[in-house]
Amino acid sequence: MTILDKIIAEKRQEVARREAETPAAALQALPPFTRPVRSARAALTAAGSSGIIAEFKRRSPSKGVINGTAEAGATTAGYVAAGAAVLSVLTDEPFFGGTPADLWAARAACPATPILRKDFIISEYQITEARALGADLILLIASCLTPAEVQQFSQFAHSLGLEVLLEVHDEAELRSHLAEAVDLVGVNNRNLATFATDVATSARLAALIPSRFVRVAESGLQHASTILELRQAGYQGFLIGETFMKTADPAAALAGLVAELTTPVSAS
Ligand SMILES: O=P(O)(O)OC[C@@H](O)[C@@H](O)c1c[nH]c2ccccc12
Repeated sequence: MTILDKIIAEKRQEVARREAETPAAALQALPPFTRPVRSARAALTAAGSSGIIAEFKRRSPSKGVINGTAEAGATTAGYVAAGAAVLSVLTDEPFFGGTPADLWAARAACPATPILRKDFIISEYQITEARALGADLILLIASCLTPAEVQQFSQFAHSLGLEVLLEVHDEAELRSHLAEAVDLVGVNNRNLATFATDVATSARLAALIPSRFVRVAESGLQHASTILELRQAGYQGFLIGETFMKTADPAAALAGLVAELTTPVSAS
């Protein structure tokens, strides 16, 4: 059993529990359910966008505790002030230490910035929940879903006004799971079954993703030089968590990266 299998088994129980506690109809009655959605596609493709999708991530199965003290509202507000185009908030508790309250706090602190609900989505209920928590887009992970589920969940997300980021980590997943209904395609450099991270994965898959999808490189990104290379390869979004969260001041780490991205390389 891989860690991903464990996460999904646990997630099925969690979703059943949550749905019994708070039925979908109750979620639909919450005020954020009808708030206007902010488009991540628009934010990442706008002229001058940093393209950075800055993630709030306390811990992970591969790294253990990354940041045990940061608060979601203050951290995400700092990210926006430092130039993040989009935010990502982990809401998985058992493996990543996130909570739905973190997403709620980020939404309250950052009303104008698109927010990705980062979780392992296996049911429509979680998509309704994402909308009710104030998210603007959801993640669908190819290695957790059938192609038919990607199709179904994308259509459901769109019916609620949400955008969809489909995550793949190799050519086979791209071939089997890419659906017209998704808005953004993310290439995860981290293999969720083995945790091995290889930034070359994004570079390799870039040309296989049609340009009508916004391309997002995910995981293991640390240096401005890598981002500039991936931009050349056709990426418009860069999902970064640990590089920021492992520092005492995640927003300052992001500001430093943005400064490097915008400083012309001196001709020496
Ligand atoms: O912290 P990193 O290496 O910058 O990675 C961020 C993000 O890509 C990673 O958290 C992630 C990508 N896809 C996921 C799916 C589930 C949980 C986590 C993830």
